[in-house]
Amino acid sequence: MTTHLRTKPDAGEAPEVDAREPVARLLRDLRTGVTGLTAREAARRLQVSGPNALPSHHGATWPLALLRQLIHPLALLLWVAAGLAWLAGTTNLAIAIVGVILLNGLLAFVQEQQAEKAVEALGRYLPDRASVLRDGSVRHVPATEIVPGDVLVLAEGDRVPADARLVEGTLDVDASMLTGESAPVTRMADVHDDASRPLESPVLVFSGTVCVAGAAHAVVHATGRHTEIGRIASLSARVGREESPLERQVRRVAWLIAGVAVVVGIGFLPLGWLAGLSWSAAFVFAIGLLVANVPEGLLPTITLALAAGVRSMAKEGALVKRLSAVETLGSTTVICTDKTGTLTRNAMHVEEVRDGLGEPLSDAGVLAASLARCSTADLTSASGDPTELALLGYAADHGTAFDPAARETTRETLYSFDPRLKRMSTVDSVDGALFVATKGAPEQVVPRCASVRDASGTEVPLTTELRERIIERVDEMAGRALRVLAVARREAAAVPGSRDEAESDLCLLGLVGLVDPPRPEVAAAVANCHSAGITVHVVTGDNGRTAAEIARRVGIGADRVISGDELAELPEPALDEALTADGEIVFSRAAPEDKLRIADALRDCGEVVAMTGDGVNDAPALRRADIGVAMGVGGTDVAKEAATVVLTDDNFATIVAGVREGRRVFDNVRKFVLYIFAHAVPEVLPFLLFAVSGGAIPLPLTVLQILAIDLGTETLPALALGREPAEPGLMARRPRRRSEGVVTGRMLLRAWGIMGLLSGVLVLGAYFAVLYAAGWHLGADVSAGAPLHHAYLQATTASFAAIVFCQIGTAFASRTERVSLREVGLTTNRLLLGGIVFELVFAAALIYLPPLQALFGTAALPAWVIALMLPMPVLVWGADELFRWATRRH
Ligand SMILES: Nc1ncnc2c1ncn2[C@@H]1O[C@H](COP(=O)(O)OP(=O)(O)OP(=O)(O)O)[C@@H](O)[C@H]1O
Repeated sequence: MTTHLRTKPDAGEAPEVDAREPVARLLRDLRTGVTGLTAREAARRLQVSGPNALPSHHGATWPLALLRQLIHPLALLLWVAAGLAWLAGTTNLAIAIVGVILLNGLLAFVQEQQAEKAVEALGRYLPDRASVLRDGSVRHVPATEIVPGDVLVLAEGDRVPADARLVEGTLDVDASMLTGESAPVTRMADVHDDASRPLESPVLVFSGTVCVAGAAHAVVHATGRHTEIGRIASLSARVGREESPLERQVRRVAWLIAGVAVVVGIGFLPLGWLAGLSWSAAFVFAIGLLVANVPEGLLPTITLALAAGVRSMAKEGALVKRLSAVETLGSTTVICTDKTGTLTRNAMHVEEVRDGLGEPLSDAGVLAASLARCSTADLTSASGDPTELALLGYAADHGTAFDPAARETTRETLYSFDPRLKRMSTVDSVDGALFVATKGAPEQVVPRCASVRDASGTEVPLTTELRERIIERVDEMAGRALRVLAVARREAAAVPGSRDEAESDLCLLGLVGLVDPPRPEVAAAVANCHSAGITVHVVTGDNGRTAAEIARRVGIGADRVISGDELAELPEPALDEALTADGEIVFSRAAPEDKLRIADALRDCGEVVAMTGDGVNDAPALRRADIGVAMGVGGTDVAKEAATVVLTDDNFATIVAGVREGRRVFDNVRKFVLYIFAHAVPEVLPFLLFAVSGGAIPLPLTVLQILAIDLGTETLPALALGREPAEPGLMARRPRRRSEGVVTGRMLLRAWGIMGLLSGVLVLGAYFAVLYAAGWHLGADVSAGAPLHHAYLQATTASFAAIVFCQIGTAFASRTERVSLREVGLTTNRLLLGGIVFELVFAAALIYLPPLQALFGTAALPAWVIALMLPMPVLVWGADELFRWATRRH
């Protein structure tokens, strides 16, 4: 179908209709009816109107993105260096520096594109779906397949997928993304429309806005780029990507290093001159030093590592909407989780039913009928709330099953399930009489009952003694991890005027206990959290005992249970104290606002909070938490929109997998920063030696050779370190502190103090070995034409090759932060092995191919020199391995 559309690019004209004309006329103009289109007609219209998607701007901006990589501040610094080199008459160097800039820019560009693609690809994992009437019944179709004339079925929590006119029902809509107005507005089908602008029309809803309450049917009049948001989208440019804290930190580090490079470069000028170089030669070296030490490749490498993290998290089932969330997730210290569906399977069934007195139920008929009516789920298509599906299943097994359409024809009023009130009710006319059916949390329903139905079917007054008996029974059932609902009903003389009136004077029919077994993988995930120093609190709407029992079964402490009522009474300091004390808390009978309060308090206590949620009312808490985690399957669009992470399987274990992945990515960034830092010492040391010796020791490394290292040998292994598998013990460490930076003292000690210094010594060792073997002595002339000149070329080449060999050792050592290389395995990072092979081939080409020899001032090395260098990787790696071993023992 898509191919067909591509061949008809201009087929997307919307039918000319006035969406605000009377409904009957609008339906006629759109050639549809209140029951919507047939599937065949919808497919036909899709070909004409095109997919209901906004045009993407992709592709048009890439030259700009590329340009950005060539003119960012660090690149500008290099441009200045190239300009200076050119002014100084060293065109070769100037060209080489421009080469560095271009290659780095290109590499950074490719990496950024990869990163963007990774984030964009997430859209494909999470296709927007919408409910429409097709062939007269409700279908869930991809939002892109909606066409003008479709009738949308909108409910609380849905995102409106196209511009539409209400034909039935009432909605509260959050239109802030179109109007900027954050208070929800009411839209209803039968109302006079005298608004001056379409956006203010009380009968229209627009694509991209969100239903926060109510339910309605609406006929679509515009899709895709013909919608209001489509018009706005084509006007506004793409929003830029926000920089993550990690990237910001590394940018600062990069600038610091660049600053040091400039200072060292400038400092070398007088030193070089004092050592006997001409000003221009000293100048060239100064520029070389500068170029060598500007870490221009660092930032894009980090972006790519984060993007790779996004990808692998998506594979685990956690869709991360911002790159920066990858690292935040890794530093999570507290997870506040829902119970139903996240810790449990959300596959409920009725385990036990008691009558109103708490005794085994003898006749299920009346209770089953009330359950069947007091529901909005649909058993045949298995759509709706899992609790209700389980209850409907029970009702059907006991003789009452309704087709949803038939159920609604007898329904007078629906008071839908309210997570604050924890109950729902319906008023139905049954055989000429009116009945209120209520079901919900026993604490909510029982106080609204005046009588109770006993085993013989007689209604007896609900005495205090009976109430106590029922409470005891509920407690006992909850203690067995059952989710308990009370069911009640009453006959009414007239349709009640309010919810309060409807839900009073009820007769308690019975208690239903549902089982929702824990997910099998959760216990291991919780154990993982505990070893990783992460606290898990449960925030649930369910009963405290049920929740605590489920929590314990999966290994969550449940050291304290705080109910919604208790929480409301708890002053802030006491809440802070409870949250900072050791142990894990079950917040039971919690309202969505409680989540916000808990998230706030935890953040104020300095914790990094991941908070799960699925409902419309959870959105503020999801935004407030460091990481809002929405349920991809059971969650509303509003929750998914507010969250930073969407779980495709609603599973607690997936959050923990995300934390692990976040930690791994952060670790890997540290690994390549360490690797890149380590080579600075062997590059700078030769220059110092030259300067300090007053020129008596000829310069051991040329500027072009430094560039070859920066460009040719360093990049691929650094990239490969970004893909390193997780280090053993990753989830046995405490979470990283919020204030802890990427660069640590320990890292600098390893980079400069151990591996850098040792590499420097080895490199100079190789250099002098070649010089002395050729008969050099201090102060001997090695300039072009002198007998020792070839030996000098070989010696600088030896320095270059020694740096490459030492880098191999550094790369292997950088792979782990604490454990030994043996534990992670020598060959577990194939990319790194590939990178090293490339590094060696590149270095060999430079050393042995005559044209490159001429360009880089290298000379072929005899076999004994190579043999001398072979142990170097092992020495460098070994020194660091010893250091790690010593700190481990410590
Ligand atoms: N469809 C429903 N009709 C009536 N009462 C319900 C319904 N669903 C849940 N309840 C009652 O409301 C309580 C809270 O349910 P809610 O869905 O808010 O939280 P939950 O699913 O138990 O927990 P979590 O917040 O961990 O997902 C339940 O314990 C139950 O007593």
